[in-house]
Amino acid sequence: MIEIDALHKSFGQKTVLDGISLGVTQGESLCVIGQSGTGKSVLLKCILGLTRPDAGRILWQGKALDRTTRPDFMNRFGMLFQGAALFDSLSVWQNVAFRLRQRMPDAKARAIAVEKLARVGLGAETADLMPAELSGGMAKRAGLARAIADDPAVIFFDEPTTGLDPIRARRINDLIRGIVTETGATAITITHDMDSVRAIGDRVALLENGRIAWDGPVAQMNDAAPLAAFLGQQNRS
Ligand SMILES: Nc1ncnc2c1ncn2[C@@H]1O[C@H](COP(=O)(O)OP(=O)(O)OP(=O)(O)O)[C@@H](O)[C@H]1O
Repeated sequence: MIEIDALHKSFGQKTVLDGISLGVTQGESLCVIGQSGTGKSVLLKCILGLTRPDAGRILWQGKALDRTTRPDFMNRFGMLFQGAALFDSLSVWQNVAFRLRQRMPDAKARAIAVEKLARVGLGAETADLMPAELSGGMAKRAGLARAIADDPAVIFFDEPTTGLDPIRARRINDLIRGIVTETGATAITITHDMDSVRAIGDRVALLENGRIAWDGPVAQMNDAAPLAAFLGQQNRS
């Protein structure tokens, strides 16, 4: 469904992505892990069209993303940003319904927003609150409701548990897994959190020195030597 083909990206003398090839099939949940500064965000930005790669292609349903094919892709993805990134000046429901309001009346968009808020465990009374009135966990849930508001085919999760305590992190991971399973959406998660990988992922890819050092099923990651080294470093840090 999404294929990353020989992606290269350098900033000046620094090579960040050095020939990344990676695919994710329809309905699959892929987690991309790696040390800080290994290029996970750069990879995500290349997929989203926010950073232009020096070489390589990204294919969506078999077609390379370019000026003609990208708009369709942009309408089909949802994203949970690190820190939720809600618009401060919009109410919770207006945040959730941000895209919907561009193509339907407010009453209908609000009804869908309230339904999505319920799916992430937030009651209708949260719809008219402002983001500043939400706790960190509630803001993350509202961000998740926004990510799924338009029934996306692909959902990106950027460090979904950052800033949450372990109990809230586990709840968000379980919620994400439930939503990904029930919607059949393809999921790409960027994370440091191995609990997220275990909860959310079907597959995991380790980014190291600009390349994919290991790519395989989550169920096999405990036996993978490159991952053992990464996990050892994580435990020491
Ligand atoms: N616009 C830019 N200009 C110059 N260097 C950049 C730019 N964007 C990213 N980099 C560099 O690319 C490297 C990878 O950055 P990136 O943010 O993708 O890392 P990351 O794996 O997402 O890290 P973290 O887990 O800490 O978020 C870093 O060395 C960073 O300084």
